[in-house]
Amino acid sequence: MKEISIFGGGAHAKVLIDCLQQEARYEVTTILDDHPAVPHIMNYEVSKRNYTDAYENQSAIISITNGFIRKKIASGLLCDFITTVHPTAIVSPYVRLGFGTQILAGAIVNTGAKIGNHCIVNTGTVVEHDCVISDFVHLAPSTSIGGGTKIGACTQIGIGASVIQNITIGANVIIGAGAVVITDIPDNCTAVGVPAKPIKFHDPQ
Ligand SMILES: CC(=O)SCCNC(=O)CCNC(=O)[C@H](O)C(C)(C)COP(=O)(O)OP(=O)(O)OC[C@H]1O[C@@H](n2cnc3c(N)ncnc32)[C@H](O)[C@@H]1OP(=O)(O)O
Repeated sequence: MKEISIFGGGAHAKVLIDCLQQEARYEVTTILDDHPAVPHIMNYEVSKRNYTDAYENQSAIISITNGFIRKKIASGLLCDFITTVHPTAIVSPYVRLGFGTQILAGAIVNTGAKIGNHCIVNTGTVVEHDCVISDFVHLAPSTSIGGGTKIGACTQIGIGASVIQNITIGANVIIGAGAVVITDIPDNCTAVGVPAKPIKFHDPQ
């Protein structure tokens, strides 16, 4: 089995370790963090290392759920960022998955969907046919994304939120937990509620 490093020693690393072990294509050898909060995760030591060190040609995946931090780490590195798909996920063969992307337990990605690089499709989430999900997006657990919807880079869809079909959600957006999105949502905002409406705007990053 090929060896792999996980960048980021937070709680999401546990989920990734489990996913990678169950997929059984890679052996996790190291967990690296620039500021380790805990010494061990499961049976693995968390090593203090800068993300800017040279990791050329190493297989790796980033376990940090904030898309902007994933972007910052990924942009400085020449790793072989791998894609992982949990064996209980259902991914149509007519789907394009980018590198560094994680399709976690019980997720479903339907035909014609395009998922960018370094995305997290979290536990039990459904991405319907023909969606276009940009780089560094996080779809939190149990979200439902209707067919043909487009989601911009570094956006996070909160746990249990639903988005109807053919919606466009911008980049750098946070959709609140449990929201129901029935209209387009512009870039750089937080939107919550049923139906979801922007409640605050953020500086572009
Ligand atoms: C494996 C895992 O665990 S993955 C983690 C999944 N986690 C999530 O999905 C978390 C999603 N986050 C949320 O829903 C957050 O509440 C956010 C990001 C939408 C808002 O957080 P903040 O920016 O800190 O806003 P804040 O908490 O100050 O709330 C602002 C207002 O919005 C309301 N609000 C916040 N979240 C929601 C929500 N999900 N639905 C409806 N209203 C909400 C608050 O009640 C508050 O209203 P008020 O001004 O009338 O008092």
